[in-house]
Amino acid sequence: MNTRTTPAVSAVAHASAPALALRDASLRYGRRCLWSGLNLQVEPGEFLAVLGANGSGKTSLLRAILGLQRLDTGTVLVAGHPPRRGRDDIGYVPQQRHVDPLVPLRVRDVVGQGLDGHRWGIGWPGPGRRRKIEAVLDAVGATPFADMPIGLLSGGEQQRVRIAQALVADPKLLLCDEPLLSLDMRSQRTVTALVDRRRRTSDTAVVFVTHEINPVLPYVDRVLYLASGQFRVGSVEQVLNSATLSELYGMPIDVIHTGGRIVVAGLPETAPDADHALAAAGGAA
Ligand SMILES: Nc1ncnc2c1ncn2[C@@H]1O[C@H](COP(=O)(O)OP(=O)(O)OP(=O)(O)O)[C@@H](O)[C@H]1O
Repeated sequence: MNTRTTPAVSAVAHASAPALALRDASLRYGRRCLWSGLNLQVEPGEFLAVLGANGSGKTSLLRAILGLQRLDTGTVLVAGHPPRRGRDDIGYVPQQRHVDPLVPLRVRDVVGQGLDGHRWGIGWPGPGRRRKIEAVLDAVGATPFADMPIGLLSGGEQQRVRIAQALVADPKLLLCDEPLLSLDMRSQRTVTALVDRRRRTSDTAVVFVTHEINPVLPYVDRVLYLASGQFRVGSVEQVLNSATLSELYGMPIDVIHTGGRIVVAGLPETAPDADHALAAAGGAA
């Protein structure tokens, strides 16, 4: 029997592949273990919130998923493929940077970079390209300022443009690195609703790094919590409770669910000591 996988079979297999699969993944910087034994599968349309103190390895996890950071052990597959620069499977909203008001790029050019930013220069104009850009500008409500220089927009408007850039190539997986940082509550709601709409309409899986769970609470399917070189994955109730967080941090943490919000008291400001991380035998799901 011929056991080789034909291209057609392989395409079917990838069509039904999880949006993201991490197998036995670990990452160390020198002696410090950020996380190890990480097994995680994110399905199409799922919303995963990633939480943890400063320095716990959230951005490093996104960089590993993007293929920008080599894992020490394990594998990462995005829609059935190893991540690679130039693939359209992943949309990425990086942490906010200040954009100089003098930067001459128009909003529509910034969004267009999501289609061809990995190639040199701005792509050739064409009706297909233009249509995609117009559609995503409309979806995020950025059409009125599409011809303005990006640096003249407010923080919330810039964030919507970054999301448009990440979505324009129709990714299977959307990675967002603290997209709510320094946004007011109205902009937070706009940004989270945008992301939620896309995963509902297009089955885009979402990995959403945030320090604040409450703005995304209505949308979250599961939480990945990183701390002390360990992790927990599960529903909001399974992970965000006093017993689980106290165990993760090795100190008493109070988690109070009140009025549809979650209040966490006693968290350290930065990731706990690396020696604790080294001693940890890995996370538990
Ligand atoms: N290339 C690198 N080499 C060595 N250490 C690194 C490297 N990149 C990150 N680190 C360290 O790894 C730790 C995790 O960094 P990372 O940016 O992933 O954390 P984070 O959870 O995203 O933090 P924050 O919430 O502050 O954004 C930090 O202590 C950081 O200094």
